[in-house]
Amino acid sequence: MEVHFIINEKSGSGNGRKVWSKLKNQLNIKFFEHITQFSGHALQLSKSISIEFLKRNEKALIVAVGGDGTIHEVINGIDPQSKLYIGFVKAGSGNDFSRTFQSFETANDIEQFLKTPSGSKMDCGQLVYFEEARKFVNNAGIGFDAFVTLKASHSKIKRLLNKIGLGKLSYGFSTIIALFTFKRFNVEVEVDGNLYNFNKAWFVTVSNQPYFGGGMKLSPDSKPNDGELEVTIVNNLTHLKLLLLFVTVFFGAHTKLTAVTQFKGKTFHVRVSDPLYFHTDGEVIGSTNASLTYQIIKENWICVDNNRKSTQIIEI
Ligand SMILES: Nc1ncnc2c1ncn2[C@@H]1O[C@H](COP(=O)(O)OP(=O)(O)OP(=O)(O)O)[C@@H](O)[C@H]1O
Repeated sequence: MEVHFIINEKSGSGNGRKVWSKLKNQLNIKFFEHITQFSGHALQLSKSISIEFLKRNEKALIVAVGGDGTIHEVINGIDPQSKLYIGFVKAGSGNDFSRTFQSFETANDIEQFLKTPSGSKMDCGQLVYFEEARKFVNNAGIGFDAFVTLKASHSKIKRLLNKIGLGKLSYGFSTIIALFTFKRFNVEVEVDGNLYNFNKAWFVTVSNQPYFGGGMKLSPDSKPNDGELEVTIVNNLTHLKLLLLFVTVFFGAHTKLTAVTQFKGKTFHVRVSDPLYFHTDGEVIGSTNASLTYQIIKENWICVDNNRKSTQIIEI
């Protein structure tokens, strides 16, 4: 089986380059190396590789080396009919994908996998907005979290911190700044046909797996192969309490707060009146007040089993 690595050397403030160089030196297999040259390149690469193998009617292994943004692009590029195996080597700053989905840690893991390839089909979320659709593997949402991500990626502090390998701290700075500039909003959330209204929301996030924002256990009950998504609405909290929520959320303790509402479902419609930033897997798409639809889809790609690791994923 052919093995194609798609590498984002810029992930994790340059950690991608280090991780790849170490892995590459240890690999004793034939492989193809594709280094991303620009944002969006991983999507183009996985698209062309998956179409090629669909034509050939052959399986292949694509390994994304990077962070959540890289795996997000790879999944969005893959032809929905493609039966490729998808693996991941974490090299980003947050790496939420690898906290739940299986991933490779060493060259040996990949070599062992190739001897007896196995894996599972996973749930994937899909956001539909205007006439567009975007898939997500971790989560997607609207409001404060997208606003912070956008502020962090545009901040001069991030560029400075990136240079010294501390890019992740920029989210802390941006969160504090965003707390004083972000306006809470009215939102209607429709969960499989049932309507709920919130009038001082901070954010609405739809999750396919528990982790969010680099290790925060926002949606503890989410499982990426149970055929359902979970929506979390954080509403009616003071600024100070929102900061405290970001502490409790690392342990999943926030779910007991009355300000946190969660629902399970297959289709959610989220409607806001004023334009707000929205994201999929932490990649900010833009700002909108159009209705957003989040739904569960199942595709043909197969998430690798790393036989060395005990699985945290439930079998159905
Ligand atoms: N050659 C490149 N130059 C600039 N940006 C790139 C390049 N290749 C990929 N990117 C972009 O880098 C961004 C960050 O990648 P990624 O999310 O994988 O790393 P990260 O942000 O460090 O990790 P995490 O999302 O897990 O915190 C993505 O939006 C991707 O589109």
